This record gives sequence, structure tokens and C-alpha cells, in this order.
Amino acid sequence: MANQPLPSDKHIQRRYLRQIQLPGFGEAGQQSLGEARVLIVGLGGLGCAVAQYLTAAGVGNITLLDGDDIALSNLQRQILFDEASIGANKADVAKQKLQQLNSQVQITAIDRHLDLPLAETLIASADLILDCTDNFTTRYLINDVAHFYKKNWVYASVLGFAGQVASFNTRLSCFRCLYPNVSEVPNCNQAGVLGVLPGIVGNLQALMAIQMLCCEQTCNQLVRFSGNDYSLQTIGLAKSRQCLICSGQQEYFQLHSHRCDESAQPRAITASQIKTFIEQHPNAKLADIRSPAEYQEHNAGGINIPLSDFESWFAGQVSQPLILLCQTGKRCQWLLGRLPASSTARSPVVYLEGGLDALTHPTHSLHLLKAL
Ligand SMILES: Nc1ncnc2c1ncn2[C@@H]1O[C@H](COP(=O)(O)OP(=O)(O)OP(=O)(O)O)[C@@H](O)[C@H]1O
Ligand SMILES: [Zn+2]
Repeated sequence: MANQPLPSDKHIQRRYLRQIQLPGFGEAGQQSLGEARVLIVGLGGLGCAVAQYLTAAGVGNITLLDGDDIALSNLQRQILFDEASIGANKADVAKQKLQQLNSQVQITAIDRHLDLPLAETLIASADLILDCTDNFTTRYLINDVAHFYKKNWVYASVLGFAGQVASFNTRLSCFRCLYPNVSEVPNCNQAGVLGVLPGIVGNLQALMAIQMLCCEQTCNQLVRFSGNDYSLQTIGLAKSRQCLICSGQQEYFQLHSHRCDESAQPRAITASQIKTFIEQHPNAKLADIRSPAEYQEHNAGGINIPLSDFESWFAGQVSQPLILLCQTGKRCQWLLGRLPASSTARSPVVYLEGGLDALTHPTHSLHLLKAL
């Protein structure tokens, strides 16, 4: 923070005494943390845990990135947030909370999701990147750009009762060496998660980050945690000859440039993002793609274009922003996968994640949908 007085050496000594006392860490370790620039991508369950420990430990400069708003169902695991923060941006609220914990850390909050142009700027200027997201598209993007700029990064993920963390020095091996080609796996939204799991795994991720910033030998390890039998398994990672990135067959911009527009206009929006979407696209229309019987029984307004009629209806429309709606979001997701990218390039077509079932909270944008 610009107008904070610089801490004296004595203050730093006192504040971080318990870690400076540690053999092998000492003042040199504290100085490495204080000079480090860390990028945290995603302020969900993992990101909340990671950000708190890195701030408390005195990492000098932290950038927080998340374009998502806080929802009620986030509070059981995203422990930087409380009931009063619902509807606010995650990165902004996290910054406010973390700054109370440690005012000497330079914290920047960015209310956006990572895409290629942003990755190029932010990864190039960071010493270490932490992936705290829930999707492989972002992990491959971080990996490929980090490899190009020779940056270290730490990946973590949680699924059900299992979690894993891996540290990468991308000169030695990378995420694509480990996972050459994964299409998305279920996230917390679909698979469910106990709140403590991202807490445990996020803390492992923060530990790896601190060790990587202070001594690089910890790189290229995968640690698996089982919440069923509490076991930890550590596996060394090696370079794969088939890896697209490590073998030099592809550069990051060849692999990701075509995805730019997609990530700038994500196809799923959550109930708490409806308001922002409508503000950005005042002429947006709501199309409910359920059957006429379902629509008559209960609806949130808009027009009813049943799934079977949708493609021919859509082909005859002038380009216009659309919010698609069904009961759970699954039919919309399937439908959007069928529409050619060129047909949704000029005006965004998004769907409501979780569908009508996600509009359970009384204030939840239902009146906004009715007005469309
Ligand atoms: N490309 C990205 N850039 C920045 N943040 C991202 C990106 N992709 C995902 N995220 C963020 O990563 C976080 C992942 O959090 P988490 O897995 O705890 O679930 P969630 O998305 O908050 O909630 P739920 O899955 O219950 O809907 C989210 O806050 C999400 O917005
Ligand atoms: Zn590789």
C-alpha cells in the first residue's frame, strides 16, 4: 500500500520471528519471501487458503485474480468471505480481508478471469504462479505461458475426498508431461466437496510455494492426499518426450490464441453474474429451452424455444445476446456445444449454470430474468 510506512528491520524480525528461527529458513528465507511477486489465479476454496498463508508469511507482492462473484454456496469453504460479501467480486473482497491481516504486503486485486493476453502480462511479471482454479483450460494456459517465460508454478486440485498438488520448474518438466490431454473433469459444483479438503490441499500448495521461493530443490514433485485414509504420496515428475511444449513442437500462442474470444466471453454464467451480464448487454433476451409443459408449470420469463426447435429458430434470428435457461444447465451446455463458434462470435450466447435449480435464493436475479 503506497502510503504505508516501510517496516523497520526490527519490525520484520519480530513479526516473522517464528519462521526466521527455523533452521534452513532464517533471515535469508524471509528476505526471499519479502522480495517475491506471486500471482494467485482463482480465489475459491484453494485460493482463499493459499492467499491467507502467503500474506501472513510476508510474501512481498501478491496479485489476486478472479472474475467471479461470491455466492452463498461458496461460504462453506471459501473462508475469506462472509455473508455480507455475497454478490461482491472475490478478488476485491479477498484483498480487503488480507490487507487487514498484513498491511505491509502489496496486494493487487483484478476482477477478471485469466485469458491469454492477461496471462502474458501477469505471468511475465510474476516470480511464481499459483493455480487455484477448477479447470484444465486455465491450467494448460498457465503452464504453457509459464514455460515460455521460464516461470515456476504450483498446481492444485480437489475432487471429492482426494486432492493433489504439484510444483513445476518448467525447464525440467511441465503439466503437459503429467497430463498430456485432459478434457474437463467434474468441479465442486458437479462433484461436491467437503470444505476442509481445499483448506488442507491449499495449505500444502502454500507450503510448496514458500519452499519454492526460498529453495528451488522442491520443484517437480506431485503430492497426492487422500481424505479417506489420510495418506500422502509423493511422486517425482520427469520430462516426457512426447510433451507438445517441452519438445518444442508447439508454442503457447499456437495452443491458446484461438481460445481468446471464448475465455473473454465465458459461456456459462452463474446466478450472481446475471445482473452484470444484463448491464453489459441491455438488449439481451432470455430463451427457456425446456419443453412447453415444463415452461408452463414454472418459468422465469423470457420466451420458450424448446430444445428440439432451437437450432432452426436460432438460424433465423438477427444476432442478439442470449441467456439460455433449462432446469439444471445440462441441456443448455449440450446445446451450446453444438452451435458453431462463428454463430455466437458477434453476440454472446451464454447459459445459466445450474439452470432454474440455481435460482433458489429469493433475491437471486429472478426478477431480472422476468424482465427480459
Ligand atoms: N481463468 C480463471 N481465472 C481466474 N479465476 C478462475 C479462472 N477459472 C476459474 N477461476 C476461479 O477459480 C475458483 C475455483 O473455486 P472453487 O473450485 O472453490 O469453486 P467455485 O467456482 O467458486 O464454486 P462452485 O464450483 O461451487 O460453483 C472460482 O472462484 C473461479 O471463479
Ligand atoms: Zn512438458
